[in-house]
Amino acid sequence: MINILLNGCNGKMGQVISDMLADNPNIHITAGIDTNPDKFSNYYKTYNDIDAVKEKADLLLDFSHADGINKVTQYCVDNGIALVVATTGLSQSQHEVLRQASEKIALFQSANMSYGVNVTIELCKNAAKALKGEFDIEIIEKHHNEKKDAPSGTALMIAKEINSTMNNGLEFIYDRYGKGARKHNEMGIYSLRGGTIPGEHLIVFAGKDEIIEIKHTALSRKIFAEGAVKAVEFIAAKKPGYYNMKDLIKEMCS
Ligand SMILES: NC(=O)c1ccc[n+]([C@@H]2O[C@H](COP(=O)([O-])OP(=O)(O)OC[C@H]3O[C@@H](n4cnc5c(N)ncnc54)[C@H](O)[C@@H]3O)[C@@H](O)[C@H]2O)c1
Ligand SMILES: O=C(O)C1=N[C@H](C(=O)O)CCC1
Repeated sequence: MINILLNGCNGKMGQVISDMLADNPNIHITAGIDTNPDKFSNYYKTYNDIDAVKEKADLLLDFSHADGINKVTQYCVDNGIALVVATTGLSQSQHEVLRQASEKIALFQSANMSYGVNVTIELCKNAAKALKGEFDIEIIEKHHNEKKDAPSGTALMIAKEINSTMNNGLEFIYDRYGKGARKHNEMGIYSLRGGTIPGEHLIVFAGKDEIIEIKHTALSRKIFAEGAVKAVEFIAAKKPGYYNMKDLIKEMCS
């Protein structure tokens, strides 16, 4: 049995995870934490601050907000428990905090827990390699109107992975207003927010007289929750280190 704390338990993802784990025989939510603790009456005790948690756990799963990530990470290090970070919008220095923590605890981080998105990234990397810098690459992401961060963590992850196949020679552009004509070494990353869209990422490879498009559409949040549950199972017994979806997929396929 893996006992977990769920940070951000009263959010959209927190509630999908709670429903998914309600009858799970292998993973038990011992407590939840949310800055809005009374929004739902959960089947586990819910605290408004991690420092108030009394229950013991093996791991903390975080689907909350970047603001709280340093405190949560410190809690996991102090208590010697594993950490799964799904929250996006992290700064460079927060990523560094995670790196340092991973020397002491097992830490899994991914801006997108969906298997399909991670296959999409591989398709994009292969396309970028095959096109040898001759096509312009731009990303358009669409999400619901409550999303706090932009661009999405997934769009940034896709952009960085594509860039890694091109000697990191591309400069990311988030807003073209007033910037004049597109330069060859740019990659535009654009965000649309509206309605209840769970998530869409469109990667456009625009060449001379032809366009290739690779698109991933999330039709519900279940795909992220299923991936997060797999990440919890994957990392629970791991030794300290920094793990991501590539490690999980490698283990699944071996
Ligand atoms: N990695 C993935 O696959 C994936 C998938 C979906 C969402 N996300 C990310 O997960 C995060 C949550 O997404 P959501 O749609 O559930 O958002 P949401 O706004 O619906 O929920 C966030 C919850 O966290 C709570 N919260 C805010 N700050 C907190 C803090 N410091 N400590 C504890 N609780 C806090 C809020 O009260 C809210 O209930 C976002 O960063 C989102 O981008 C990642
Ligand atoms: O709904 C969200 O918020 C999502 N956030 C992640 C991101 O920023 O990439 C994953 C998709 C859904």
